[in-house]
Amino acid sequence: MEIQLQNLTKKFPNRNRKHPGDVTAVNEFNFTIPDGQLIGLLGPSGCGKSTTLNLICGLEKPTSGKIFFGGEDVTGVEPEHRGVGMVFQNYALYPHLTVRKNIMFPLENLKGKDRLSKEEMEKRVLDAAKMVSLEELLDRKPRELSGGQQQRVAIARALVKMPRVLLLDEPLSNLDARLRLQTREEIRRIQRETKITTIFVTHDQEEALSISDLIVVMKEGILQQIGKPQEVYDQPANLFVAKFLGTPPINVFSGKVTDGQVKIGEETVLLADLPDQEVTVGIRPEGFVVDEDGTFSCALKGIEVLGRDISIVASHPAAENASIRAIVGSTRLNQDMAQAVFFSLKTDKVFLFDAKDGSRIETVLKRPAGKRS
Ligand SMILES: Nc1ncnc2c1ncn2[C@@H]1O[C@H](COP(=O)(O)OP(=O)(O)OP(=O)(O)O)[C@@H](O)[C@H]1O
Repeated sequence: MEIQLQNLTKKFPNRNRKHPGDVTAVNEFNFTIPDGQLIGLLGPSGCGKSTTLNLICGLEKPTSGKIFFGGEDVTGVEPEHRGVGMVFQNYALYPHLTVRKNIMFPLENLKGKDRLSKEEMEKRVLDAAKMVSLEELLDRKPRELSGGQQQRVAIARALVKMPRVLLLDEPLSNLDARLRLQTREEIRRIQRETKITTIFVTHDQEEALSISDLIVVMKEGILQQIGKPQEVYDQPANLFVAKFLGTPPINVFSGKVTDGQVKIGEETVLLADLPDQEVTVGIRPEGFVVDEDGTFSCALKGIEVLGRDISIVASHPAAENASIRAIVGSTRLNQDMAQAVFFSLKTDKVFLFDAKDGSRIETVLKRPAGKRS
C-alpha cells in the first residue's frame, strides 16, 4: 500500500508559559512511500518521528494536510478502520495470557461484520506466528520468552489483523546489542516476506541505514531528506544530514573558497569552480589519504589499528571538534609520529556547505597539485 503525506502538519499547544506559542511537531510534510517498502524514519529526539507515526495510524488528527493510502484519502478515517498494525517500544504483552492468546487478542476484539470464527482466528494466529518463527512457543507465557522473542510476539500481534501498513516505533530499543542486531534482521526478513509497507522509527542511524529501502531524515518537524540509504550518505542535502549519518561521524571544518581554491586555514585542500565565499567543509573519515605529497596537514594525536583499517586521530585549528578522525587503509605511516600528518582528499568524500544555512553547495571538486610540485 503506497502511503502519501500531503502538506501534513501537526501543532501542539505549548504548555511552557515562558515561551508561549504552538509546537510544530510535523511541519508541511510532503512525501510518498512506495508500496511494499521498508522505510526508516530517522532523527534526533523530539524531531517528530512518533507524531508522524501517530498521524499515519490515526491516533492523532493533523492540524492540516492529508494522508492517502493507495490513493484513498484516510485523513478522516478512524484508526481501527485504517488497516494499520503498530508495534511500540514498550510492547506490553499480557503476562497472564499465552503467546497464542496474546496474538489472538486483537482478533477477539473485532466487532460486527469483522468478527471471525474460532477456526479462522486459530488459523490467522498460526500464520502470524509462523511469519515470526514463533509457532513452537505458542503455549508459553511471555515471562518464559527472551526479549527478542517477546518483541516477535508483539510483531505477530500487529500482523494478525493482516494490516496494509505496519508501523514500528523504536521496536528494538529495549533489547541488548546482540538481540538488536538479530531482531532487526528478523524484521527485514518478515517485511520482505509479507511485503507490507513498513515504517520503522529509530534514532539510531546505523540501524536505519542497514535495513531500510528508503530513509527519511527529520529535524525539528521538518523533512530534511528522503532517499536510498547510500544516496543520502553519499549526497547529503545539508550539513545536518551529513553529520547525522555515518560512524565515525563526518569531520567538519570552517573554510573558504578563494580564487577557485578550497582552503582550510591557509592550505588549499581542493579546487572548486565557485565564487569566493565562506564555506563549511565536511570530510568523511574515509575521505582522507595519507600522502606525503598531500596539501592538508593535521597534528597527529594517535593511531588505532582496526584490523584491516587504521584509524588516525589528529587535530586541526579549523576543525569543529577538538579531534578529527580519518579511517585509512593499512598504509605505512612512515611519518614522524609526533609531527604533522599530510593528507590528500578523495573528492567524492568531501562536501561543501553554505557557512550560514548549512545547505549543500553542489559543485565538482578537483584535487590540487601536490605540495612538492
Ligand atoms: N501530546 C503532545 N502535546 C504537546 N507536545 C507534544 C505532544 N506530543 C509531542 N509533542 C512535542 O512534539 C515534538 C515532537 O515529538 P515526538 O514525540 O513526535 O518526537 P520524536 O522524534 O518521536 O522523539 P523521541 O525520539 O524522543 O521519541 C516534541 O517537541 C514534543 O515535545
